Formats: sequence, C-alpha cells, structure tokens
Amino acid sequence: MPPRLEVQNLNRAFDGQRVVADVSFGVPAGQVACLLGPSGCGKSTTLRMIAGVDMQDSGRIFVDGKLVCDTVFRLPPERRAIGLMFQDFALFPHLPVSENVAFGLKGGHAANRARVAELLDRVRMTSHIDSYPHELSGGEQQRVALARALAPRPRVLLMDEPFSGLDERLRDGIRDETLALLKEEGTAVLLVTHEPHEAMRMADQILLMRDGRIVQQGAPYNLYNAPADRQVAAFFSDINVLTGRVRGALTATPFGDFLTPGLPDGTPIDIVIRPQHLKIDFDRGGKGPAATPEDGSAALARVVRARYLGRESLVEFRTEQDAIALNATLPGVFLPPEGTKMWLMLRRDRVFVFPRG
Ligand SMILES: Nc1ncnc2c1ncn2[C@@H]1O[C@H](COP(=O)(O)OP(=O)(O)OP(=O)(O)O)[C@@H](O)[C@H]1O
Repeated sequence: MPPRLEVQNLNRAFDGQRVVADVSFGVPAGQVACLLGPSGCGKSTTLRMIAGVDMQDSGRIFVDGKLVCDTVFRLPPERRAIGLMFQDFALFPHLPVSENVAFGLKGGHAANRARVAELLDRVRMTSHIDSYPHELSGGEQQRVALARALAPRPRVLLMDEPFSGLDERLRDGIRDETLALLKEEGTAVLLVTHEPHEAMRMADQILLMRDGRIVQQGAPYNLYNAPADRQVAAFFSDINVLTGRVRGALTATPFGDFLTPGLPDGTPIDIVIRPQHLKIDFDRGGKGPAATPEDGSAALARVVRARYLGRESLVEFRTEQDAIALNATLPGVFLPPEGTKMWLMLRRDRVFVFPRG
C-alpha cells in the first residue's frame, strides 16, 4: 500500500533563494507527521504546495498513490481530498456551529444532519450546535474548526500551527482530543509546528527541517535519543557541550577518553550531553567515585549557582580542569551552596559524539 500522502523531491525557490530543498517523505493513513523547525525554514511553504495554493519548481505529490501534482499536471486544491486547518482559519462568524461544520458538505446542515451530529459529539460540542462563533471560547472554536475540517472526510489533513492561538493550559488537552479523533477517522495528518514539545506529543513521525531541508526524520524517540547532529540534539532540550580534538581515534576530556574512530587526528569534536544525564557525587576529602565503563571517570567541579524550578533543580557547575561550564538537572529540591566541590560523571550511554559540522 502506498502511503496516504507522499511527497517526492519537492523544491521551491523565491527570487533565486531556495526555501524548500529536495524534501521527500510519506505519511500513512491514521498517522501524524510533524514538520518541525525554526521560523523561516520552509515548513509553511511545503504545506502550501501540498495544499495546492503554491506550486513547486520541481517534485511530485501523491495522495493514495495517485499523482496530485507535478510540474506538468496539477489538480486544483478542492479536488485533492486534502483538508486544511490553519491557525488563522477562523470560523464563519455569521453561521451557527451546525452550518460551520457542514460548510464543505453538499446541501449544508439540512442534508448532513447525521455527519454533523457525529462530529460534534466526537468533539464534545453537541450542546453548542446552535451557537455562533462569538459565543464560544477559543478552545471550543478550535474543536468546531476541527469538526469542520474533518466533515468532508479528507484523506489528508494539513494543520499549520493549529493550537498556537490557545491558552497554554488548554493546549495539551485539545491536542490529545484532536489526536484521538484523527486516529479514529484514519486521516493522514501533516502538522506544522516550531514547538518541539508539540511535535513530541503529537507525532508518530517527526520531520525536522532546517534551511529548507529535512535534516532528520523518524519517531520522536529516535530524534531525541539518536540526534543526527548537535543542532538536532539542542532543538529538543538544553545541552552541555565538551569540545576536543581527535588524537589516535580518541578524544580526551576531563571525563576520560571518548572513542572517535575513523576520524583524522585534529578533527574538532563536540561531546554533547543533556543536563538530566549528568551524575553527581559528593567530594570525600579530595576523592571522587572510581571510574566505571558505564560512566567513565569523574571530574571535579564547583557549584556556580543552583536554582529550584518546581519539579527539578538546575545546578550550574564549572569543572576544575579546563573550567568547562556544565548544567545538571536533578529531581526535587537540591540547592548546594555556591563553591561546593562535587564530582561529575557523564552517563556514557547518553552521550552523543559529533565531529563539528
Ligand atoms: N511568497 C513568498 N515570496 C517570497 N519569499 C517567500 C514567500 N513565501 C515564503 N517566503 C520565504 O521563504 C522562507 C520560508 O518561509 P516559510 O513560511 O515556509 O517558513 P516557515 O518555516 O513556515 O516559518 P514560520 O514558522 O515563521 O511560519 C522565508 O524566508 C520566507 O520569507
């Protein structure tokens, strides 16, 4: 079976500047793919080409294996079986909820009572069927917009930052409800976001974009735990970076040597670790824990600052050797005074080693 949505080698330039470069991916039915990346990396342009409101310079788009658009053939947007839900896609203010949901259906609400009732039930808005948009909260409007987008049973739904207008506290609930409904409908979803948290929560597959290219794609677990490069690692959380140079297939640090095979001597190396994967131990008269294969050797450091963040504490350290700044997060309340000597270790299975790009 071909993926429900498939994109092959899409390219788009504006004024000679490439903003989408050789983008390819597939989204199976019932799955959510998130196009994730910083502002201006080409996410919305990709979405607009798939929707049919912009035209690619080269590349092909398929829905259920059928060509929707290449550089010669082009189905108009309304014949692509692709639904849209954009942040600024407001509901029609002069229509009640029932007619808003039925808007894309032939015959309006009168001819589609069952479908409208089913969708409003699924988004828990049945009691608002006769309300007008201005009588609804932001979250309620969003749920109606979702029902409207799904009413014509699109094969593919494109969502551009659909939750960004909502109150932070409402968002997670609405995201989860939306996800449940999309799975039930079997729609393939392509969701654009610049928020890693949103992508981690929603996506079966993340497509991470940078400068018009997909730099890594895969399940959220893979991107978080096996990032392709230092920037990908940094996109999902704060990171600590140790720098060094290859010497005889090894890179030396205050935490012992790291294997860097296959790289010529002198290659600059970034050793990356997330703050939650630093281990700390107390100083026992100038001695720290013994080296282990799991954690390498310990390095002596002093506390620069410690802050309580609610669920965890953030402690900033500086190593005695090389004065490397390192942040550690620890669960609960841990606020050692400035200057406290402690021993740090890096969980070797959580360290990423990259040649500097
Ligand atoms: N119609 C256009 N004409 C000229 N340049 C454009 C046009 N549309 C987009 N661009 C440029 O292409 C680049 C990518 O824009 P795009 O909107 O796809 O990025 P994005 O990743 O969706 O960003 P954001 O998250 O800020 O919406 C930007 O530099 C933008 O200025």
